[in-house]
Amino acid sequence: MALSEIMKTLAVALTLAASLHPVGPLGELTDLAVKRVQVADLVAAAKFGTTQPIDDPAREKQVLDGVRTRSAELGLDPENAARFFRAQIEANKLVQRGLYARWTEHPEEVPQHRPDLGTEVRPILDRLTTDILAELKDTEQIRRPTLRCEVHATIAERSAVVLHRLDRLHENALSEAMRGVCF
Ligand SMILES: C=C(O[C@@H]1C=C(C(=O)O)C=C[C@H]1O)C(=O)O
Repeated sequence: MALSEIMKTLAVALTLAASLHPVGPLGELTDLAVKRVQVADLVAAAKFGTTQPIDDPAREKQVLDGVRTRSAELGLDPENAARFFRAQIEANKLVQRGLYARWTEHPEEVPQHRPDLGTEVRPILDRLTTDILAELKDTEQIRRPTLRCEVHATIAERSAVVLHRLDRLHENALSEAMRGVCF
């Protein structure tokens, strides 16, 4: 069996044992990345059928500037934190694009309710930013670019996919989001 297969099997077994959270020291951070790609469904629902584009560079700059400022206050490397959030943003847009394609092809799947981006959806993302920054701080030591970190990242990611029953779109987005976790 290939190493990746063994790790997937191990992740599934550990998830069943833990049952609640993705496994290991990167479990919480991975959980937050999952939440962020799931909120992308609300973002897409807020924008689809309106003139609001998927890409909003001004909002991205606002998110990343905030991350740099607050990570410096926390004693995190600002550029590293910004790089992690850049991946979160790309993952979010990947889900939005996937849902747009799905909903264009199957209009009956378009959500009935259109949440308000500014007052309902972005505040959720802002709260996640705070939680993710705190978790980046808590996991600073484990997130060095080592094999140990890569193994923990794989285990947490695979267990999150099982635990949250992610479809292929959100699984791919999570993988994008976790790309640079071991800095
Ligand atoms: C989530 C949004 O869509 C995109 C993704 C962003 C993000 O992940 O933070 C920010 C701006 C947009 O480019 C949004 O418009 O708020």
